[in-house]
Amino acid sequence: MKVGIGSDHGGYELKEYIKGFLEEEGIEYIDYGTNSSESVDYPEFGEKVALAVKNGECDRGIVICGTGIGISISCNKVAGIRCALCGDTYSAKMSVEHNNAQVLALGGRVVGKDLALEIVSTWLSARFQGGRHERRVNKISDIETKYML
Ligand SMILES: O=C[C@H](O)[C@H](O)[C@H](O)COP(=O)(O)O
Repeated sequence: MKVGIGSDHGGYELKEYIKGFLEEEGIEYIDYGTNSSESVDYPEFGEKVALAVKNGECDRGIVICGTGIGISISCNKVAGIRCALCGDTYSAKMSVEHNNAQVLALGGRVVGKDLALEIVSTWLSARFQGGRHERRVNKISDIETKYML
């Protein structure tokens, strides 16, 4: 599995920490920035990661900003992308099993490093269950199509 990872300055430190974890686990990743704690705008990095997942360059994405809110909203603007902001392992697991989320968002100023790694690890191990959930995820896609500009 190849993971695309990106953050703004508020998520930079946690991004670097998660990269260390991915390396230890032997999980391939592409870092889409940002590359320092200097102030930047999160939509740019959310879009980069979401596009990488959409075009198949990466299988999954992890995005981080201060709260995880702005960058998750940004990712969810890319048609076909389901980005879930998670602050606990149960939600992280369900976001894949039930919602088939291909992108995980974290709040670098919200979750501690240990919890963040548990969330990432749980999320990466989770698999979409299909069945009734597929019908519901398809209905999300229908909404997307319905309101396409
Ligand atoms: O949802 C947005 C994110 O939390 C940003 O990381 C945050 O708004 C950045 O704030 P500041 O420019 O004050 O560091």
